[in-house]
Amino acid sequence: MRRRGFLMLQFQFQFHSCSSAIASLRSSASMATSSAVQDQKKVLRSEIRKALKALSPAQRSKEDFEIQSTILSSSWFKSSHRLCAYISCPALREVDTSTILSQLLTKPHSEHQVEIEKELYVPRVEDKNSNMRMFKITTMDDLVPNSMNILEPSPLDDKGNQREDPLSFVKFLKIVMFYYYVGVAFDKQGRRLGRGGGYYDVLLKKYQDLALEKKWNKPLLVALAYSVQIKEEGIIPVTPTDMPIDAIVSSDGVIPISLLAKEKMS
Ligand SMILES: Nc1nc2c(c(=O)[nH]1)N(C=O)[C@@H](CNc1ccc(C(=O)N[C@@H](CCC(=O)O)C(=O)O)cc1)CN2
Ligand SMILES: Nc1ncnc2c1ncn2[C@@H]1O[C@H](COP(=O)(O)OP(=O)(O)OP(=O)(O)O)[C@@H](O)[C@H]1O
Repeated sequence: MRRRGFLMLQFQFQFHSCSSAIASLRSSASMATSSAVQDQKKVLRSEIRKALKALSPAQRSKEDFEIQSTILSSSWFKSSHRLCAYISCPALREVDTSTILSQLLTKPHSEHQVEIEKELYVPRVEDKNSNMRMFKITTMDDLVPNSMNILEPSPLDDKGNQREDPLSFVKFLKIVMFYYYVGVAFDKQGRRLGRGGGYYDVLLKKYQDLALEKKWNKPLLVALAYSVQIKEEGIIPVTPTDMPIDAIVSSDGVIPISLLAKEKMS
């Protein structure tokens, strides 16, 4: 998977080192290819949206329950101190994360306490240029609905202090973290189709560059998927900026994809 991304980037590099005439010819060919890929992505997004709408409520809750139970009972979840997760949006038919979130936000000393107290970071869209940040929250009251009716944290907490942002928080990055990752479709080779905003791809690229420079651990990128969102190989179109996932959790269990996931999750 990593090799695929690397080779594609390498190809782009060779491409830009050509003479300007050839480069400009190739550049228009590349734009045509990339717009064809964007069109293919749109077609697949709308196909999956239909399949998700067709899922019966009973099937959806069965898969929601199984996915969350798999995560909550796993050793890799129990031993991780810091996590990023999405706040599921029912209207978008996203795999429910409410049970995981309520466990993560349960205060210590209660009888439902998770084994290790964990820190939870959730996304907030900053602007229309694909910029998104993760902010630490400690209670669901930290969340407010945005213009798309997705719950997200306000940048300041109730005392007016800036919330913790993992990208500017060194301690956080030194510890392996799990990213519960939203997407429209996934495959068992690690390809992921997002909603088309580029938010996750941009954030994860920023993180990856920083982690490489500072020799920080790479987080495990774990996608939560209904069965209809897992496609066979060759269906999901990808571009060089698409960040591959490490693992999928579906109602059938965990599918570790990358070496890192095989080490940590098998
Ligand atoms: N729960 C959740 N939180 C999230 C995301 C997400 O996908 N789910 N995001 C992940 O990026 C960011 C918000 N970005 C979003 C981008 C598009 C849509 C959306 O409603 N898309 C419609 C299609 C709109 C169109 O094509 O015009 C859809 O998918 O049906 C929602 C969130 C940050 N927080
Ligand atoms: N690292 C990046 N730097 C700059 N632009 C990027 C980057 N990653 C993605 N983009 C741009 O964002 C736009 C949306 O990309 P794409 O359709 O792959 O989003 P997506 O993966 O579906 O969305 P998301 O990442 O939010 O789940 C494209 O124009 C793409 O070129």
